[in-house]
Amino acid sequence: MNDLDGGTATVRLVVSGLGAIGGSLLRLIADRDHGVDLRVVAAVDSSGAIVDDGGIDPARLAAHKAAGGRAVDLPGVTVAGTTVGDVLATGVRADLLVEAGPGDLETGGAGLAAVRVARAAGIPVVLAAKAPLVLAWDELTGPGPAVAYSACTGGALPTVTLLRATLTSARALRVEAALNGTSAYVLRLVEDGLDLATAVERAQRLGIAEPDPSWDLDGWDAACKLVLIANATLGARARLGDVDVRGVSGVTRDELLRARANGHRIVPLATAVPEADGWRLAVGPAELPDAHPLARMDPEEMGIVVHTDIAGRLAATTHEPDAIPSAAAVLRDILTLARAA
Ligand SMILES: NC(=O)C1=CN([C@@H]2O[C@H](COP(=O)(O)OP(=O)(O)OC[C@H]3O[C@@H](n4cnc5c(N)ncnc54)[C@H](O)[C@@H]3O)[C@@H](O)[C@H]2O)C=CC1
Ligand SMILES: N[C@@H](CC=O)C(=O)O
Repeated sequence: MNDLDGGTATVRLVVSGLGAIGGSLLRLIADRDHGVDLRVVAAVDSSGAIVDDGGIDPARLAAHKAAGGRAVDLPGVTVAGTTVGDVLATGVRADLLVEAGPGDLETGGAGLAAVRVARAAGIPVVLAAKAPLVLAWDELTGPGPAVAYSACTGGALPTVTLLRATLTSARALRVEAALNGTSAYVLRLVEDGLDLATAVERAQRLGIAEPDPSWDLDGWDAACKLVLIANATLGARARLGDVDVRGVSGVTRDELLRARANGHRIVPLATAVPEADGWRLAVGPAELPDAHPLARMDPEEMGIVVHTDIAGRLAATTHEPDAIPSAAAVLRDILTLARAA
């Protein structure tokens, strides 16, 4: 990293996963000057891997993907197998892997394999995919090339930054967060009278739903984020199995309206509460009074509230009507690693 090509630092990126996040990231790379030459030298989607040591035009690749194209059909690039391992085997010079493919919570799948092969080659990683980190927390936060994961802990919502800063002096008495944008959005559309399937389709169109939206609705996406936040900031060593997980699919419009009539709102809530021997972690729909910061949010917002012993109650929200803010979190990690190198 930080090759100096004619005075500008160059970061050679391998981007794995070219959907809502990968595509948005490519557009963000193309659209503005970051003070660093972010050069996409390889990209991987479900069709395979493509390589161009001189750099693949990110705007062209993003447009090709947005038009429904497969990476391997992009004219002028070399097709190099199907995995990040295949990419690196070509000898292409790479400084950083962005992993934005689908997750696999059983095995880690292609995402975890990609992260491992990159780190074994000395290459740092920026994750959008949560599964690799949830399954291999100790490994990926241990010795070796850096693994950055802002987008895995609530999109652009700076959950980890807020908690780390606050908990430098204070103790957390309770953390509450709406960490899954899709569930929050879907509940609000159902409250407005839409059926669940149509509401989910709308979330998919925005690009905020998981590749498999049952991950959102059944609570697994929020549970992954909660595990990562607890491990990163609360000194927990949690795994997914430690979280009491309930989804939102069973919440009916009647229940949503009844809560409204009582001056409440049903919110997909993630909580971390200290116990004698660690943290109790839970995810599920909860009824909050209208005055609560997480009940006041727009349908497209996510948020976090931390109640502390000496620093009062802190709250932050983020408005994420599409995948761009999460891609911006990925970009934030890329630039942070580039500037630190
Ligand atoms: N959409 C969002 O708002 C956010 C998504 N994420 C995470 O980012 C990841 C990607 O999400 P989206 O872009 O929404 O999904 P998506 O479904 O829009 O895109 C997934 C991409 O991965 C590619 N892919 C499939 N199998 C692959 C493989 N074996 N190797 C490499 N690429 C492969 C697909 O071709 C597609 O380009 C997921 O792990 C998700 O949890 C994280 C934060 C926010
Ligand atoms: N599917 C997630 C987006 C990625 O983290 C959500 O709806 O919040």
